[in-house]
This record gives sequence, structure tokens and C-alpha cells, in this order.
Amino acid sequence: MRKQSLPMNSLAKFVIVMGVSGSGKTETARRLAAATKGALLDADDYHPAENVDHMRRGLPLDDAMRWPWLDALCQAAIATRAELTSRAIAAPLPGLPTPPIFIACSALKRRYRDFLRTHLGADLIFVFLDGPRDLILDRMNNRAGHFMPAALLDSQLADLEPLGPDEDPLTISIMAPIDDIVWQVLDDLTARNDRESGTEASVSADEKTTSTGG
Ligand SMILES: Nc1ncnc2c1ncn2[C@@H]1O[C@H](COP(=O)(O)OP(=O)(O)O)[C@@H](O)[C@H]1O
Ligand SMILES: O=C(O)[C@H](O)[C@@H](O)[C@H](O)[C@H](O)COP(=O)(O)O
Repeated sequence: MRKQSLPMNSLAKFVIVMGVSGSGKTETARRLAAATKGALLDADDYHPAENVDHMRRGLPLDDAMRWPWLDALCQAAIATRAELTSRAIAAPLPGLPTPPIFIACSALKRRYRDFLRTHLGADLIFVFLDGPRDLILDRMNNRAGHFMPAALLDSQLADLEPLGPDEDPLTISIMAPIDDIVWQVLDDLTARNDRESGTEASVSADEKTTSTGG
């Protein structure tokens, strides 16, 4: 695994860390934001109170309860991006674009991810934290001060639709130490960035050849 300096240039605007409750979304997104000086949004903060009460009572959410939550999350993400962009315009740092926004959000079903894509735009990457039920259960049981009962894990796993091959998937095993998970994500973001810059460079070169040759 490459352990180069932090990839600050042109990271995706939104990186959504997804997976079932207890898979490590919040911890991973928090560390990614700290490592890149990016922003952090925890989707849990955008649930209406009745959703949290519902889960606290051991009842799984359904689609109707998740749409307003996802809508509120999108509005917050868009507002955060606008704020970061206006700060960058007011005090531009050479070579440093708007910092990325890391979002910890279960995004369990494909249709929730499509909703996020529709509202947040194409510059969005999903990182799926995948792992065995028993390990996740153990982490939920040992996590203090969270409203989510471990008894809801099976309903989360039942709802989970892993990233499909057409979703440009980045799937990471949660069996790795958290620092390794963070580096895997940063490595992948850097590689995507390199690919995009390479593509842009070759397009410009092709265009130049065409215009000078014609
Ligand atoms: N890779 C990891 N190794 C060990 N513990 C982890 C790892 N990732 C997360 N944890 C711990 O597991 C628990 C669940 O993580 P959390 O980030 O709250 O999950 P989620 O946000 O997906 O519900 C927390 O106590 C967290 O510190
Ligand atoms: O869609 C859902 O069913 C909820 O969003 C759920 O996926 C989320 O996991 C809980 O809010 C608990 O929060 P944590 O995932 O942070 O444990």
C-alpha cells in the first residue's frame, strides 16, 4: 500500500462512507476528514426525532421514514459545499481546491444511493465498509452511548444492497485496522485523481495535435 503525502488535490467533492450500523462509517469518515482537512457530515444528525425514537425502540426504518432523512442530509451537504466554496473563493489557496466532504451514511439500498447521486451530482464516491455479522455485532455491543440497538443489525443486513459493479465500487474489509482502512480510501482517491488528470492531459494533447495538424 502506498503511504505518500496526503492527497489534497482534486479529491471528490463528496465521499460517502456506507454500510450497516456498526460497520465503522462514523469513525472512518471522521478520520478521513481529519487527514485531509475535509468536512464531515454524520447522517445520524439528520434523522427526524421520530426516526431515532423508532430505532431506539428496536424497530427498523422503512423507505417512507428514510426519504425525509436523506433529503435533509442532501440539503446539509449542499449547504456545506456552498460554504466551503465561498470560503475558497474569498481566500484562495494556490493548488488547493475546495476540501472534500466526507459523509457517514448507511445508504443501504441502491435507490437511496441513486437519490444521493441525483441530488449531489456526479462528483460522488461511495466507500462500502463490508464485514462479517459477528464482528459488527461485537462492535455494536461494545460501543457506548449510541441509540442504535444491536438487535437491529439483522434488519440492516436484510436491507443492505452492496455496491454493484456499475457503481464504481470501492469496497473495504472492516477486518483491517482503522488506520489501514483510512489509507486504503486515500490511496483509492489518489488513484482516481491521477486517472482523471491523466485523461484530461491526454485529451488536451489529442486536441492540440488535432488543431495543430489540421
Ligand atoms: N476498523 C476498526 N477496527 C476496530 N474498531 C473499529 C473499526 N472501525 C470502527 N470501529 C469501532 O466500532 C464501533 C462502530 O463504529 P462506528 O464508526 O460507530 O460505526 P457506524 O458509524 O457504521 O455505526 C465504534 O466503537 C468504533 O470505534
Ligand atoms: O437507514 C437506516 O436504517 C439508519 O440510517 C441506519 O442505517 C443507521 O445505521 C442508524 O441511524 C444508526 O446509526 P449508525 O449507522 O451510525 O450506527
